[in-house]
This record gives sequence, structure tokens and C-alpha cells, in this order.
Amino acid sequence: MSLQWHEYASKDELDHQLAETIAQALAAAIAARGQASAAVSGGRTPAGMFKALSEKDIDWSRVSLTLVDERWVPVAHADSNERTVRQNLLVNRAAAARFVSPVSAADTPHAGQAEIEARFATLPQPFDVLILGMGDDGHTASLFPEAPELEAACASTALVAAVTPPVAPHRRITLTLPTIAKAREVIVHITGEGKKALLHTALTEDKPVTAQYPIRRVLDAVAGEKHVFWAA
Ligand SMILES: O=C(O)[C@H](O)[C@@H](O)[C@H](O)[C@H](O)COP(=O)(O)O
Repeated sequence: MSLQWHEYASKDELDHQLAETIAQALAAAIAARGQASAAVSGGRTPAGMFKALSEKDIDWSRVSLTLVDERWVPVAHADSNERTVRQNLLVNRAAAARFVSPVSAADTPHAGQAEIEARFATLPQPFDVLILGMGDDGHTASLFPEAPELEAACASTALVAAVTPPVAPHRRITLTLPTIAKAREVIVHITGEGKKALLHTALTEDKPVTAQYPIRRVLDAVAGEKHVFWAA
């Protein structure tokens, strides 16, 4: 399925339009299957969208949520993606959703991987909607170029993988590429001219797959609907 681009005049309009799109996807899944599941991105970009989404009038009691990746830090840590989700998304109406945490008390994601895998196995699969951010190096989720575990995480039949990013702080747990690619709808949520230009480059470059940006490898593997939601 081809990639659909949606561009907005402001980040605020992007946040509200994306929140509405996600809410509609979740409501449609509930109507069709009695339940819905979503995996949301980490980083700083989604906080405003989370706030708008938290107010949507859908049956959140039938929605299961998690993160596409997480820094292996306590939830109280300023760098925790779960902290951002709990402060901005699991509030208002969306407080009724079930959230599956991607971190445990294990010292490292490698030590905690089996527990997280078991937890994620309780999530309805495939995800009905999955939101991805993108870094300035073309990583998405925690599929980082040059990470020693990258190829394993791109080929794994498991739901999650532990990753040691080459430069980004903190070891990570991430959805594997095949798990991301199976989602019914994948949405890349990015802002700024730089990320737009990088994504265009990633999507048009002619390189061997292992030399491609992870965002390209993921989008090429997505069988379902795939969208980019962008504002300057
Ligand atoms: O834990 C993370 O860092 C993310 O999941 C990561 O993939 C993020 O989405 C991009 O790095 C963009 O981050 P920003 O939105 O902060 O630019």
C-alpha cells in the first residue's frame, strides 16, 4: 500500500488532526472486533497530540495501549517515554485505557526482555494503529543505525528486542521491525523541515537494505495503511 502524506499549517493543527485520526481508527476497531490496540511513539513530538487524543469520546475501556519503544529508565525519570504517556495521554477520558508498560525492574532491557515479551503477548495483535517518530539519524522506534542488535531486531520473530543505541542515551527496549510492520495502520508523526527532507531522502535513496535508514526499512515492510503526518 502506498504512503500517504498529510501536511498541516501548524503543529497544533497536526496534533488535533492526528488525534482525531487515531481515535477514529480505535473506534472502528472496537466496532469491528470489540477491542482495539495501539502502540504510540516516544520522544518529545507526541505530547501535544496525546493531550488531544486523551479527550476523545471513544470506549477507552476497550483500548490497550503501549509504547513502540522505551528508554530503560525508571518511569519517574525525565527521559521516560512512559512518564510522557502517563502525564499526557492516560488522563481525561483515556485514563480508562489499559496501558502495558514496556519496562521492568531488571537492570537492563536484555535482562528484562523475556518479561516484557510475555507482557506484550497479552496485547491484541496486530496493533490497530501504531505511531512512529523518527530521529535525525533516520532511526525509528529504537531501531538505530549502527546499533549492534539492529539486524537481529529487524529479523526477529519476537515482539520486542533489547537495543544498545550507538550514541543515544540509555539502553532501549523496542518493538521489532516485523511486529511494527504487521500493524493495520502505521503513522509516522514528525515535525520540521529537516525531518521531512530526511524522510524524503530515506524513501528515495537507492542503497542495499542493510545500508538504508531504519525508517525506510520499516515503511517498506508495512503491508497495511501507512501515513506521514507532518507540520513545519
Ligand atoms: O524513545 C525515543 O526516542 C523514540 O521513540 C524515538 O524513536 C523518537 O520517536 C525519535 O527519536 C524522535 O524523537 P523526538 O520526537 O523527541 O524528536
